[in-house]
Amino acid sequence: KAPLPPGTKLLPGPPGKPLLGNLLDIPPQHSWLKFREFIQEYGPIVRLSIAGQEHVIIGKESIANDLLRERGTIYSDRYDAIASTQLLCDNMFLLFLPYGEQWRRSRRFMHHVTMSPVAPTYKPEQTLEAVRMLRDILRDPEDYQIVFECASVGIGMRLMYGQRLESGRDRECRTILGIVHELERVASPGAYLVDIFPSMLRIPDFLAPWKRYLKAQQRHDEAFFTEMVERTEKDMQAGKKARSWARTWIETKEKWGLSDREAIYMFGSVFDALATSTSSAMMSFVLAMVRNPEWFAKLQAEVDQVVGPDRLPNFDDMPNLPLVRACVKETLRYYPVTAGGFPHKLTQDDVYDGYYLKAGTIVHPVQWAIHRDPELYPDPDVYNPGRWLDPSFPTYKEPLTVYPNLQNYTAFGNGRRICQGISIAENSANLQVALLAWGSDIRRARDANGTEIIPPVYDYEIGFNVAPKPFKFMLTARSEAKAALIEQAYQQSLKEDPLL
Ligand code: HEM
Repeated sequence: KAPLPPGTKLLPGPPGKPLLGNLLDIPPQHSWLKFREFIQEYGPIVRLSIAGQEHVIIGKESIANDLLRERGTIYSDRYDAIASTQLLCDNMFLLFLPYGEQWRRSRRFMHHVTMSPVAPTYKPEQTLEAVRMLRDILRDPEDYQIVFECASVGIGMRLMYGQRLESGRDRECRTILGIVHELERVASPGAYLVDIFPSMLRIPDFLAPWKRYLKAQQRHDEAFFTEMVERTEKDMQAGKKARSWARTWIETKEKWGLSDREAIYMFGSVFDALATSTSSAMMSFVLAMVRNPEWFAKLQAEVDQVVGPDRLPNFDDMPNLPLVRACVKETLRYYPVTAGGFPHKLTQDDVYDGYYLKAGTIVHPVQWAIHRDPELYPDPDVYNPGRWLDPSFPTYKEPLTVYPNLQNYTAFGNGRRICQGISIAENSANLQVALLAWGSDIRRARDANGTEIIPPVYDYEIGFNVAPKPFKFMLTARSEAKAALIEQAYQQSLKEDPLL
């Protein structure tokens, strides 16, 4: 082993075994729970070595920002997990692209269509989908997962391709969700040995069914992403007027320097990024309300007071609904969607606080741990939206017409690769939460003996973009009058829908 540069030391971390390092210390599922334990034991920045690969896990927001944001020139690369980045995505997936030209070109286009001055112009589309969500969940609360997925995927199809999703059971919705879940499975640590032993890539295809499978899946995904852009093109040729990001790209291709394939994959990757993220956050919100009914009662009281009984809440109400925004933010703190954090790769040797970090180190801003740092979040294991609204907490910020909000929030990553959908996700989640509080009662279900069922605090799906496993609760309209207003708003939204 090369000696450390003079005056530097290695980060603390659990001792490893010969060759395997810490491989066996890390559970294949929900690794962030273990990472938090390491951080509690060794401090806010911890070194792990997994089969010769250096990893650093971070459990403090200020450290994540010092490295990933302030030293962004060297902390913005991604690592090459062979099964997912190379074989399943053919090195084309935006979220996994190396910090280089193709990433820069894609990011520039995405900035143009998602940056904060443009994001508010999507409110009409987000309102249509949010009203439909409320109407559908009241009709079929047991179908809540499909209903939230329909809202997320529905917004994605509108914004990206100018297409309307009829139902959460439609082919487009199930296909994109299938693609996301398969990507999560393939990218999970330990799913494919080739990620640990890269020389396996040299095994010829005819001897490696796993390689043939991943390549076939890649062709399937690319065909779907291509079909979606072709649909936009056909609509344009047929004289349809609907705006969309694909249309913007088609009309101004020469400005962006993206090849057709790069653009198709860019849209496909973003479709992937938005298909499950907001819906996972909404499922976590309902779980938090079922577990903490006192907060749902306070939320209803705020919305009732600001909006009154005679109309549905809308975006103009948001400055007056700080608790709605606080519940969204607290939900993403307590149940971060990307709980393990999206890893960045360091491209040059670096020294931080006297500690040596080697080029090639994979850096994990572990949201589960960062969001439970007791210095920034006292009583971190308590779900308390009040921490964003009460001046005695370190997270309080005025004015409450603006804060809390999700801009630059660690739930969306850090630095140059920070999520480009923050404003879009923020608007969707805020409005959906306000509508649920205004129009529905969410209560605990009861078992056969009449005892309330309290779902477990953390029984989540596997993957890196995680939602709670199905849980039981009751959801009903708050009154017949409100149910009628919601149906009316829905019928009106059908009349106003530019895609109908
Ligand atoms: C609650 C909803 C969402 C959450 C929690 C979330 C979270 C994240 C996280 C943690 C990252 C990685 C950041 C990093 O590497 O530091 C990311 C990247 C990204 N997200 Fe989101 N996201 C959400 C919604 C969306 C939406 C609606 C869009 C669509 C516009 C979107 C588009 C992207 C893109 C394009 C990237 C890639 C960044 C890159 O690699 O350069 N996300 N998101």
